[in-house]
Amino acid sequence: MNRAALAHRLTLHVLTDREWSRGRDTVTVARAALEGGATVIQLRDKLASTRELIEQGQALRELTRAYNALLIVNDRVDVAVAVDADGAHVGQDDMPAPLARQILGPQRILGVSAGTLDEALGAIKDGADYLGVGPIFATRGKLDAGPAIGAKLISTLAARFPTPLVAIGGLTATNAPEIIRAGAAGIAVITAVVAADDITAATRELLTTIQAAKQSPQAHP
Ligand SMILES: Cc1ncc(COP(=O)(O)OP(=O)(O)O)c(N)n1
Ligand SMILES: Cc1nc(C(=O)O)sc1CCOP(=O)(O)O
Ligand SMILES: [Mg+2]
Repeated sequence: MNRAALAHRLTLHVLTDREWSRGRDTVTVARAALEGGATVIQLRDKLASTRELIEQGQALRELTRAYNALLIVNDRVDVAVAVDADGAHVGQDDMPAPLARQILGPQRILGVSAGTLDEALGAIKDGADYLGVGPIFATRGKLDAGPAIGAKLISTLAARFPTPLVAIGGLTATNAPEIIRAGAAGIAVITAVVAADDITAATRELLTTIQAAKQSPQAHP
C-alpha cells in the first residue's frame, strides 16, 4: 500500500480495551465501532492469554475484512502474523522496530510509538510505516503514558517527514480537529469509543469531525 493510501486508511483507529468496555466483549465493541466507520481496529488486550489473543485476533480478522478495515495487533508481532493481521504496533518498551519488521516482512504495516522528536527520528529510520504520537492530551486509557505533549510534535514531524502520523491520548470529537489540522493523518482512541454508551454513534461523530477537519481550508498542506 502506498503512503497516501495508508494515510487515508489510518483516519480513525480504535483500540480495543476490555478494561474500558463496560462488560461488552471485544468483538461486540469492534463490530459497533466498524459500523460507525472505524478504519482501523487495533487489538489491544493487556489481560488476555496468548490463546485468547489469537482467538480474538481471528474473530477480528474476519470482521475487519467484512468492513474493509485494517487490523493491527498491539505489542504481539507474533500474534499479528499468526492471525494474518495487516500489521502490528510496537512501543518504545516493546520488541525493537527492526526485529518487528523482520518478523512482519515488508508488506505488513509496522506502527511505532513516539513521544519525542528523538523517538520519532529513530522510528522513521527503523522503517515505521506510521507513527503513533502521544499522549497529545491527558489520557485515562494508559496509566503510564506520561504527561501530555500537545500538538507541537505533530506539526514539527508533519512539516519534515512524509510518514503518516496517528495522534493518540485524550482525543475526542471536540479536540480532534485541531490535531488533524496540525498535520495528523488520523487519530487513535480508546475511551472516547469503547467506553461510550453508544459506540457506533461515538465512532460516527469522530469520523465526521475528522473528515470535516481534513477538508477544512486551514488543514495542514
Ligand atoms: C496508534 C498507537 N499509538 C501509540 C500506541 C501506544 O503503544 P505503546 O507505547 O506500546 O503502549 P501500549 O499501547 O502497548 O500500552 C498504540 N498502542 N497505538
Ligand atoms: C494506548 C495509548 N497510548 C498512548 C501514547 O501516548 O502512546 S495514550 C494511550 C491511551 C489512549 O486512550 P484514550 O483515547 O482513552 O485517551
Ligand atoms: Mg506496547
